[in-house]
Order: sequence, then C-alpha cells, then structure tokens
Amino acid sequence: MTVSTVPLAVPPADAGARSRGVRRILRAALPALTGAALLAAPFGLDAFALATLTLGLCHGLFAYGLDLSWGRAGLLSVGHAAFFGLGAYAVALAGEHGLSRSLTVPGAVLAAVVIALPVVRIGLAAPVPDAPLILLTIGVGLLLQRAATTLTPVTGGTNGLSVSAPDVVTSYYVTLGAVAAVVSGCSLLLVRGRFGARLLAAARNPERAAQSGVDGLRVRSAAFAVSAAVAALAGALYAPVAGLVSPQVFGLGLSTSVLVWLALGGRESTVGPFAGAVAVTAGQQFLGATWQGWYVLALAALFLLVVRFAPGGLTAGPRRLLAGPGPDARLPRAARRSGRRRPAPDAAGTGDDAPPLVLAGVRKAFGPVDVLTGVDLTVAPGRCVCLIGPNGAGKSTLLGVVAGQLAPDAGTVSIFGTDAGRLPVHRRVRLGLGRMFQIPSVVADLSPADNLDLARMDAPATAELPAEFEDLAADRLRTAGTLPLADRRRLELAMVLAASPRLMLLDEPAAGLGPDDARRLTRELREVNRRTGCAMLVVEHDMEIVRELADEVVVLAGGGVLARGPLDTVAADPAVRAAYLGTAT
Ligand SMILES: Nc1ncnc2c1ncn2[C@@H]1O[C@H](COP(=O)(O)OP(=O)(O)OP(=O)(O)O)[C@@H](O)[C@H]1O
Repeated sequence: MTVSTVPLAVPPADAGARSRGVRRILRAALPALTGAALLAAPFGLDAFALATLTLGLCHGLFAYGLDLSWGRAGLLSVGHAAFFGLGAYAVALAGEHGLSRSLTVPGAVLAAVVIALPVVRIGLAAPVPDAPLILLTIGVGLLLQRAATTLTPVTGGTNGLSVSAPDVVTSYYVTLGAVAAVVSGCSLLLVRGRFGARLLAAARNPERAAQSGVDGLRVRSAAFAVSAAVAALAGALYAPVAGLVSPQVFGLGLSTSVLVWLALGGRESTVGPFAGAVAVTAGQQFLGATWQGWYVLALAALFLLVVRFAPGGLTAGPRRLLAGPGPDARLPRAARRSGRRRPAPDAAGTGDDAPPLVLAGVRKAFGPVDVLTGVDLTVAPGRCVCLIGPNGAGKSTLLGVVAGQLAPDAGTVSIFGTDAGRLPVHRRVRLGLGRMFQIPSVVADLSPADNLDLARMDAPATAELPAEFEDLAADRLRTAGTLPLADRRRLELAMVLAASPRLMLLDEPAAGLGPDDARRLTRELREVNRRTGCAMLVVEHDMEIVRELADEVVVLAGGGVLARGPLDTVAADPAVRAAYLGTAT
C-alpha cells in the first residue's frame, strides 16, 4: 500500500510561529473588541439605532438557535418560527391575561422542546431526514399560526396582542444582551465539548459516528430540542421590542428569513448567525424605507451570490484565516483530550470466555425477497471466519444484521454472550464490535488525526496504534475525504483498531485496492488478529486473501450456510461449485 502524501509548502519555522502568534492574538482580541463595542453601543448610538441593534440581536439569537439544528446537527428546519412564536406569545399572553412571564416563558420553552422532540424523532426515523423534517416543521408552524388566528378570545386573532414596550431602550438592550450572551455562552460550552464532537460526527457521517459508539439519534435530537428552546427564548425577547405579537410570528416569512440570516452570516459559528441577522435587520430598518422593494431584491441577489460563491457564509473566509491551516471542520479540543486520557487496556485480557459471535436461525427478507432464511454461524475467540458466496447471496446483509444496521426478522444475534438482536449500532460497538465497510467510511471533512480522536472518544477501550499508522495520527492538515482510497482504507482500519475491538466485521476490505496494497492490508489484518486476539468475520471474494486470512470458511448461498470448513475442503465441495456456477447439484 503506498502512502500518498501531498507535498505541503512549509513556511520557515519563525514565519509560521509569527503567523500563529498573530492569529492567537486576533482570536482573543476580536471577541473582546466586539464585546466592548456592544457594551459601548448605548453611549454611541441614538435611540433608533439602538432599538435596531436590539431587534438585530433578537433575530441573531433566533438564528443562533437555528444554527444548532441546521448548522451543527445538519437538520434543516423550514418552520423554526413555530418555536420563536411560542416564546413571543408567552410574553404577549402574560401581559394580556395578567400572568407572570416567569411562568409563561419557561412554559413556552418547555412546549417548544416537547413539540421538537417527536418532530425530530419522526424525521430521523427516515433514511434521509431532510424531507420529513422540512414538511413537519412547516406543518407545526402553520398549525400554530392557525391556532393563534382562530383562538381570538385568547390570542386576539389576526390583530394579535400588543406588548408593553420597555420604557428605556437602553435598559432593555442591556437585559437582552445579557440573556443572549448567557444563552449563546451555554450553547457554546455544549458544542465545544464532547457533545459537540458527537454532534459533528453524527451530522457528517451518521454511519461512522455510530460505528464510533456515538448515539447519533440522541445527540441530534437533543441539538434540535435545544435549538427549539433557544428559538422560543429569542421569541420571548423579541415581543417587547416589536410591541405587537400577531400570528405572522409563526409564519413561513419569518422561518425563511432566519434561514437567510444564517446562510448569509455563516453556519457552525457563533459570530455568523448574529452578524447575518444584525446586518440584514439593520439594512431593513435603515434602507428598507427608502429602497422599498429594491432592498428585498438586492437581498435576494446577495443571498444567491453567497450561496453560489461563499456557501460557508460571509464570515467563513475571515474565520478560516483566523483558524489557520487545516480543515474547516475540527473536533473540539475536549474530544481530543478525552480520547487520549482513556487508559489503554490489555486488549487480550478481556476475561470474557463467551464466543464473540453466535448467530442462530437468522432470517431477513426485503419485501417479498427472502435473503437470509435461517443462518447459523459461530465465530470463536481469536478466529478469523471468511464468509464467501455468489453475488447476491446475502453476505453484506448478514454483516448488516450483526452490526445492528439491519433488524433481523427472526433468529438471535449474540455478541460476547449478550443478546444483541435489539441493540442499536453504537451499543454493539460498546460490546467491542468494530466494522470496516466495503467503501471506506470515515468523516470526510475531518483530518485523519481528528478521525482517530473521534474513534477513541466513546470507545469502551483504546489501544496504541502500530507505528505504520503514525502518519495518519499526526495529520491534522488534510481532510480525510481527500486521501487516496488506500489511505482512506488504512485510516478506517486505524479507527477500528484505535477502539481496541474484540470482534471485527470486514466487508471486502481490499475492494478497489491494487495488488500491493491489498497484500499489505491482508498482512496487517492477519497481524492484528494474531497480536490482539481480535476475532474477525470477513466477507471476501478474493480467494488469495481468503487463503491468507481464514481459519474457517463459511459459504453462504440460497439464504443459508451451504458449507463450512477449511478453504480447500469447501472449494472441492460439489454443492459449493454448483452454487458459484449457478447450477443444481
Ligand atoms: N436495502 C435493501 N433493500 C432491498 N433489497 C436489498 C437491500 N439490500 C440488499 N438487498 C438485496 O438482497 C440481496 C443480497 O444482497 P447482499 O448485498 O447482501 O449480497 P452479497 O452476498 O453481499 O452480494 P455481493 O457479493 O454482490 O456484494 C440482493 O438481491 C440485494 O439486491
């Protein structure tokens, strides 16, 4: 296997250190300067400008909340105003009906979370969550808008409810700024910790995240719920600034506006959502009256230009410069540290005598097609079992059932003595299962080193990697997606090994590799099996690789196990030959 290394233009050491130093200073100075400017705003701006800034910050907090969902969790909500409107009405209803805001606002935040959780769960249950989530969020927004329109005695109907505006703009600006700072600070703590690392992985490669022990459903649902809660808080802060809360606050107009603010400012950022929202809000307030419709057209044109030429948003370029060389997406430092601190156990000393894998009567059908019709298979400790069979025999399906990606229709899957038939993928990983896919699955936007840190973060145990993987462990400059296939395959293997697996599932591990790379990978796998005692179930077509790896060969055909034993024995079996040739014995 050749290790392809893209030559990097390395600047002189002192120049590199200087620019690192400048970036460090700028990274500390810019937030401080922004904070100072926001604190000074009440002294330098007139009442109208300060009210505009206040409104912009409300919108910014709303956009920041949406970023947790769309930016960080990769979940596009096109009806997020539903949650914003709940917060706004909580304040309006409190004023109208003499209730305490300290009751209604937490109630609205809770309602937003209660609505958001089933919505996101239904969305994530679909193989591609985008369409269901978009429809559901739009639907929730429209339903709430309808309720606000028709419950006239409570909500004031289409006229809405007026909200007493703060007497002193300056004091409200300070209150709002403090709340926005606390809320965004708390969210920042979340996304800069291990939660953020799990979220990043689950949003960018749910399959590999699950194989790294991450409960993607949970972290993405939680991010969506927090996003809804922040939107509700932003709505509550907005109501006194607007002075009137009407059903439009639930509408598609606001839901699409916040998407535009976020897309313009930049996702997966703290400054982007606020910058986008404040800029567009200020533009609307200062230019809208004179430019009228032209302002909206100009905004639409800017939006299209940004989507086409700066998809990361207008703040992405400066943020990239400040971050320095390396991929745009980075695992939070907390995740890197947590991965390293985990003590490396004695990989062989698990003290567990149960067989790594026992399958009994496993059946799986896709619609009318019976793929597996009762598979019995055991992988003993330390053994490497190669699964062979004609195309379409169900080998990958069987690996999917063992990994937890596919639910069997019948039969049992026992992993190290645990009945794992109903366990999700990440729980099986915590039993010691590692998996390599037919097409290498790594988090393409992260560096190889970050991928390895991710693999260790939630692993039940970690292991030191052999020296031949050192180049990957040290590489924080390239993105894993740009590596050649052989290196991506090596990275995937390194990720699996870093989590100290006790049972590995490999689906055609050498697929797509040249003969040299395939031979080297096979040797590495054999060495891993010998050194760590890790059991293996390998799907493979290449008989040279099977001969090199297999302690036992199992032939899958016609939905069940046709033969098992040493390679030469099964290869001589007439039933096996007939199955490969597609003829009856
Ligand atoms: N998600 C799915 N939905 C419907 N049918 C499927 C699905 N996955 C696999 N199949 C079908 O199940 C059968 C077994 O497929 P599978 O990929 O498990 O076979 P395989 O033995 O791994 O084949 P190959 O050696 O060509 O990779 C095939 O007929 C395939 O079309």
